[in-house]
Amino acid sequence: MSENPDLTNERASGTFETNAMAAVIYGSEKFAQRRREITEAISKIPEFQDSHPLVFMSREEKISEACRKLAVLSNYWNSLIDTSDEEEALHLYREVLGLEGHPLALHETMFIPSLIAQASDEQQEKWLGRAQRREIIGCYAQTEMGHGTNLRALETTATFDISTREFILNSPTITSLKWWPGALGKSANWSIVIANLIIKEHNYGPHPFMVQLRDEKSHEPLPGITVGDIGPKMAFNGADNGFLGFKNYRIPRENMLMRHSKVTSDGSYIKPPHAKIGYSSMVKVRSRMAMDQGLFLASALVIAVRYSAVRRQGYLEDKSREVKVLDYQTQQHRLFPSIARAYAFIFCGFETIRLYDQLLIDVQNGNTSGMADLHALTSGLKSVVTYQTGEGIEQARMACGGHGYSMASYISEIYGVAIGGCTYEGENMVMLLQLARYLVKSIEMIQNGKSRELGPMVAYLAENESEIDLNLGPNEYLKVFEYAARNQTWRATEKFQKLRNSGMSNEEAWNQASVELTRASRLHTRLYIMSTFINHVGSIVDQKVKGVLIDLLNVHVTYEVMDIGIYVQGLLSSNQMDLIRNQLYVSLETIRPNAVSLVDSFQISDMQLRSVLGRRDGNVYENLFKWAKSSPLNKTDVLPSVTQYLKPMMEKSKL
Ligand SMILES: CCCCC/C=C\C/C=C\C/C=C\C/C=C\C/C=C\C=C\C(=O)SCCNC(=O)CCNC(=O)[C@H](O)C(C)(C)COP(=O)(O)OP(=O)(O)OC[C@H]1O[C@@H](n2cnc3c(N)ncnc32)[C@H](O)[C@@H]1OP(=O)(O)O
Ligand SMILES: Cc1cc2nc3c(=O)[nH]c(=O)nc-3n(C[C@H](O)[C@H](O)[C@H](O)COP(=O)(O)OP(=O)(O)OC[C@H]3O[C@@H](n4cnc5c(N)ncnc54)[C@H](O)[C@@H]3O)c2cc1C
Repeated sequence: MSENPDLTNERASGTFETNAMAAVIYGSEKFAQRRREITEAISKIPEFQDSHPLVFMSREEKISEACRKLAVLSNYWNSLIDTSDEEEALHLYREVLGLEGHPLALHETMFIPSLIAQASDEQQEKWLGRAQRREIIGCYAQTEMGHGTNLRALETTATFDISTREFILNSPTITSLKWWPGALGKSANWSIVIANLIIKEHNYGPHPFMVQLRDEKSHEPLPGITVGDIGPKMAFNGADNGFLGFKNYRIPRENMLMRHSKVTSDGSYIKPPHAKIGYSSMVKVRSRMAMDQGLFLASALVIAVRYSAVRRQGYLEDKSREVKVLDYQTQQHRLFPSIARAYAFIFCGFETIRLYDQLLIDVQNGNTSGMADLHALTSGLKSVVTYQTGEGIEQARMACGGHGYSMASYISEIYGVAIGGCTYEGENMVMLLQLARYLVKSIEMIQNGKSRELGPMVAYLAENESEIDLNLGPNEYLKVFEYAARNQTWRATEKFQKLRNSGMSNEEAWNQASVELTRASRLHTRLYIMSTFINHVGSIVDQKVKGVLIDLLNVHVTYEVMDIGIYVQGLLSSNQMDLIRNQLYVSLETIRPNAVSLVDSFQISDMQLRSVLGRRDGNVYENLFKWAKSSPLNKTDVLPSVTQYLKPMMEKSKL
């Protein structure tokens, strides 16, 4: 069937090449091209297609379908991608397995990265190759039923037995059961387990251990291990998140991951070069999250924008034909700022992935000085990005009206998976408070006359306000954001200090200032996102692409400043606020002809999108009908439940 002419016209009105834009989004022409090649190659392999729509499958079927595809994938892995390239691997996974989770997701995202960052050379020799060849399947078991955020309260113990040179793992209580780890429930046969290291009754705190859970031949749990699935979740139901308990389960001394902390055979403990170095797997995932969440948001927007270009409802001036809903200003206001955010998040994602890769090298060379900065940055970024992604996806769903609520749109699934990110890798509020610690310390440095020692990301906290001329473009908006973040950070810090100076304990003062502190963290992070977006656009060479991204940037900066209006009341007059508001409306109109091309440029395939509404060809209605007819409820005209219950009930009512 040919393309819906409304979408054809939209594409014709685009002022730039989507391939050129994809090269900007994905960091290079080479990678953008590789993505297309991988997608094309996959489309020719019929076994990678869903055997029937995932939304009609039970959890068991989803997990089985994911395993089937993983087995097929193992035959093609080397021919489809450069296996040493993580981004290619991720693209392949997204295309073939989608976003509902699968038994190798944690193997790739946390198990292997933990071995790379935490295992000694000898340990890597023993396990890393096996993991990379997928001879074993691993997961990352840290969270417990009673403890997730507060790692220092974890209860699982690994007690060193000097006589046998083994660690004995125990889960002393019900609350100490590991709870939530992805792929633990049914798939993984090995795990990195975070447990308190106990030597001669001294607790050295949480450390990572390499633990075999299941027999490699029979896949049966090993004696001393209780393991299973935690049940259905809001989304992510293609993944078997699990529980795990230990009863006097022994592992060799060599199974504690010993790149940084070490236990010698006589039970001596060697400290790591940085107290939080064992947290690196979490930092790794957090550094990926702006990118991954940006892609979740992008997926929902591809669906909503394409659908809005084919959905006609109501009239503007011309009463002879209903308009595309994308022509309504309210629809544009609902969707276009999120397009800008999705672009911005992806640009930030590339930056934090690069920073993590550099930090990994530095740490391996003994330099841990960058850890605090990256921890603070990624803590704030994961929190803001996951929250705004959730908001943006929900707006995209509402922008699709009734059909958005149908699973045919697939937006609810994207939403469910994306908002999991507000919780995993550190609950958002808690992570905002981690960043706040860093901001408060920065203010204290300024107060102590050490402004010169501030890192580049917080140097603005020491600056004075300057006059704002909003006609000058994005950099002026950046100054507005700096003003807001600086003011709020000072206010929150001063509140905390005042409470503490009044005699309150440090902890209570912190708690009483914490809402204000999280607000400071959000503003600081939004400033980072804006400045990364501006810098990125500034570096683009292709003038057509750059022009459109400047338009998108204008949507971003005006929307963001309007959104934080309450924090800039002391800086901007109501006339200036009106001016910004009008600039936003003008920017929405300017971006309108490029809206479909901007979402096309994400180059997310129909296979990956799984959305009837978001189809590239825009043939929504006929496919919606086809999709509904394929519902298992439509296999028969009269359901057994009607025959068994409703008919007798109706018959009885007749008497
Ligand atoms: C590549 C292939 C991929 C394949 C997949 C493909 C497709 C699949 C499709 C979609 C999938 C999408 C996503 C992935 C799927 C699902 C989710 C996956 C996994 C989820 C995993 C998890 O959730 S693992 C568990 C995570 N848990 C947490 O994050 C716990 C949060 N808590 C903490 O981090 C800590 O407890 C804490 C930081 C809050 C406090 O720690 P504590 O030790 O108590 O610290 P203190 O309070 O004593 O001290 C704080 C000081 O320490 C500094 N600090 C803390 N952390 C760090 C750090 N990491 N680095 C440096 N410094 C750190 C902190 O700054 C304080 O310093 P000051 O004292 O100086 O202020
Ligand atoms: C989809 C998904 C996948 C997951 N995968 C894994 C995995 O593979 N491996 C793994 O180990 N774990 C995994 N987890 C667990 C996850 O990491 C934890 O759920 C997460 O870290 C939050 O911890 P919690 O559940 O203890 O929340 P809690 O800390 O109990 O949070 C509850 C509330 O308390 C508040 N709160 C807690 N502490 C503070 C504080 N100090 N100050 C202010 N407020 C506070 C929070 O803000 C929140 O509002 C996964 C979770 C999900 C949802």
